[in-house]
Amino acid sequence: MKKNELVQKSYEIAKERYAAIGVDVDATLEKLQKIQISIHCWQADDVTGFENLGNLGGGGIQATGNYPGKARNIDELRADIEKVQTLVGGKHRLNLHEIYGDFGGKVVDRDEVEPSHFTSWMQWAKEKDLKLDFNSTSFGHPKSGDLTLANPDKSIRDFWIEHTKRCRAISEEMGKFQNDPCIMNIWVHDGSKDITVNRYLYRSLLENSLDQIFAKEYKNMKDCIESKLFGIALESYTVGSHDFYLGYGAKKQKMVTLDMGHFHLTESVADKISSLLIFTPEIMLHVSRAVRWDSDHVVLLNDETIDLAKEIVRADALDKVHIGLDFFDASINRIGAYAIGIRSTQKAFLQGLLEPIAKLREYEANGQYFERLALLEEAKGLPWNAVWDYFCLKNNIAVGEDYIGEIQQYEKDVTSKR
Ligand SMILES: C[C@H](O)[C@H](O)[C@@H](O)C(=O)CO
Ligand SMILES: [Mn+2]
Repeated sequence: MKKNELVQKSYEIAKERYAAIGVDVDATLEKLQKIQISIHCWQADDVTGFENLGNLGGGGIQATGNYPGKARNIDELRADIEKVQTLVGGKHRLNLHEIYGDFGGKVVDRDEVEPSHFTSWMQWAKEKDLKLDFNSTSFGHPKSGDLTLANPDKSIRDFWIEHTKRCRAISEEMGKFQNDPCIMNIWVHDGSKDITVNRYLYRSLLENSLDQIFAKEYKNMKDCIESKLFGIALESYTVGSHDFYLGYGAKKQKMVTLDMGHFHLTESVADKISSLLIFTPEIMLHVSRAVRWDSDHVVLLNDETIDLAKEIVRADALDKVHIGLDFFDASINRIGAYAIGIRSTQKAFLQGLLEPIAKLREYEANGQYFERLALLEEAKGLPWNAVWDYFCLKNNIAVGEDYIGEIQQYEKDVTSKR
């Protein structure tokens, strides 16, 4: 039997198996098709960007590895993203950082950036049926240091306030152009390598800077603020901690970004979804994989990703949670990294959507906790993978491991020649 026929047949069997426990697989596939993933541009080039200021590195993050073939310019990055689009089903978004502007070879400092530096991105994204999201960039600049928006030096603080205000204006233009809100994330690395005796001061400065940044209301962009446990070389204190942004987000009704690498390793990010949804309007996610620490490894179909997806589906919050990715592995084929991470995220959401939730909730309401636990356990082994294969087939993309060959071919034809 040919692979396609096998996929079709397995799907029909899986559908019946799921129907028996009250799950409508066709409806599930329709929902999965609509889930947009905001693909982070920075996996393609190890967070280098196209500024002509000379990237200084630092700023709390670091890509490790030197696998050949990284994107060296805008054309190469766009070509790589176009390749990624052929390896995943559904329509997605592209998440740009400010340092990826089309600066035309000129030196444009971060307090000078304008929407015009992103015009070509907007046009290209429209052609490729992608929506754009955006990020201000605090790292890798002579004025980055250890403190940006929380710097006691007013001139440094004002520089970064101006940068972030400009990024919001760019996001507004993107949102207007694409007729869909552009989600703009603010993550600043501000912190301290060793013990500080000024925790309160820095946090009050950050609050004041954010208030200035958010003073202007926009209609076509949405703000989100991302916390972190610690950054590289800033291990003892992070100004923008989770408590800080949670408080700020709840008070000012801003979205909080949950990066799966930014918490203690045993802390459940999945558990945060329902609490945040009660106190903040929406949520931004950075789906990532922390190996022992915030290592930004490629997302896999592991318990953390599955639990997160299930919690979002259980809260009926697919329209309130924006799913972005955040990993940068420079040690393997970068297009392959994207394909694994996006496909694994989609698989996790598929598993969430296929959960026999009505039956599970019935058991719970009746106090039938053995039955609830048994069904949760049995559901893990249901033929979700047959449904996944069918999703790929329907989307005309590689089924199962077939995408490995496609990436090898792209490497042979394109990235190995860089
Ligand atoms: C490059 C991104 O802005 C960055 O990864 C940020 O989102 C982060 O998670 C920093 O650790
Ligand atoms: Mn992140």
